[in-house]
Amino acid sequence: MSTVNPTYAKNSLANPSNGMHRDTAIETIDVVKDYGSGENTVHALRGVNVAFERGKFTAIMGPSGSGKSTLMHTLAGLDSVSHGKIVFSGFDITSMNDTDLTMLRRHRIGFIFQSFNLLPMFTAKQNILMPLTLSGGKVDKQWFRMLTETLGLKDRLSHRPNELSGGQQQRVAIARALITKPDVVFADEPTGNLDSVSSAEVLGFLKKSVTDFGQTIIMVTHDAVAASYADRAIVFADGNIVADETNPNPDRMNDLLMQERRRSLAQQTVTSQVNSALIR
Ligand SMILES: Nc1ncnc2c1ncn2[C@@H]1O[C@H](COP(=O)(O)OP(=O)(O)OP(=O)(O)O)[C@@H](O)[C@H]1O
Repeated sequence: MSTVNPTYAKNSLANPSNGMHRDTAIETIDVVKDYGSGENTVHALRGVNVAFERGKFTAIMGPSGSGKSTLMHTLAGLDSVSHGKIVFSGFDITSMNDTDLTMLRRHRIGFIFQSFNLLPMFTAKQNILMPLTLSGGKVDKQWFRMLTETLGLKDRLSHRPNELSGGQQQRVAIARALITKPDVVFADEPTGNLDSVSSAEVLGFLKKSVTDFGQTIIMVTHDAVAASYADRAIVFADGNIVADETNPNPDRMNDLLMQERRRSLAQQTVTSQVNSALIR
C-alpha cells in the first residue's frame, strides 16, 4: 500500500476545470506536431491521445526518431504543438503564454536529464535547492531532509558535482527535481550515462518516489530493463502509440521493440523499391 506525503498531496492537486478525470496528471488530445513545411514536413506526432495517471510511473519507448522526445517536450510546454491540446492538471497549456509556461515549469514540473545538468560551481545542497533559490520559494526542511536521506546524499551535501560519482550526481538531480513537490517529473534517459548498478539504484529511487510519495513520473528510455521499473510502458513508432503495456517486463518490451524495428525496416525497403521503380 503506498503512502502519500500529506503536504505533497495538498500542494500537487489542482481543481480540474474541464471535466478531465481528477486522477489524470496530464493528457494529450489529438496532438499533432509537424516540423518544417511543404515537401520537407516531418510528422513527428500524428494525432496522439494519451492520459498519464497521477501517482504512476510511465515509460515511453520506441525506435530512434519515433517521436518520444517531441512528446516529452510538448507535454512539458518546451515545444508548441501544430494541432490539438495538452491538458495539465485541468489547464490547457497549449493556450498559455510564455510567462505562464515558465511559471508552470518552474513550480509544477521537475526535470531529470541523461547528463544530470548540475551546476558545477555549486555544492550538491545548493544544486538541490536551486529551483527554490530561483523562484524565491521557501525550503520545506523536513522534505529536504527526507529526500536527501532517502537518496543517500546526507554525507555528500557539501560536495561539488565533480567530487561525486555519476550515480550520486543523478541522485542529486532527482532530489532537485522533487524539491518543489512538482505535479509531474519528466525524466529523459535518466540512466543513459550510468553503469548497471547505479542505474538500478536510480530507477529504484524513481519508483520509490512514486510508491512512497505519490509522485507522477514520465520517463523516456531505450532500455527495456529501465522500463520494467515503470507501472506502464508506451511504445511509439512513427509519431503514434503502437503499444501500451501495464506492468511491463523486459522480455515483452524487447519483443515489441524488435517487432517495431522489423516493421520499420520492411517499410523502408518498400519505399525505396517504389522510389527506384518511379525513377526508372
Ligand atoms: N527541431 C526539429 N526540426 C525538424 N525535425 C525535427 C526536430 N526535432 C525532431 N525532429 C524530427 O522529428 C522526428 C521525431 O524526433 P524525436 O526527437 O521526437 O524522436 P525520438 O524518438 O526522441 O528519437 P531518439 O530516440 O533518437 O531521441 C524525427 O524524425 C526527427 O528528425
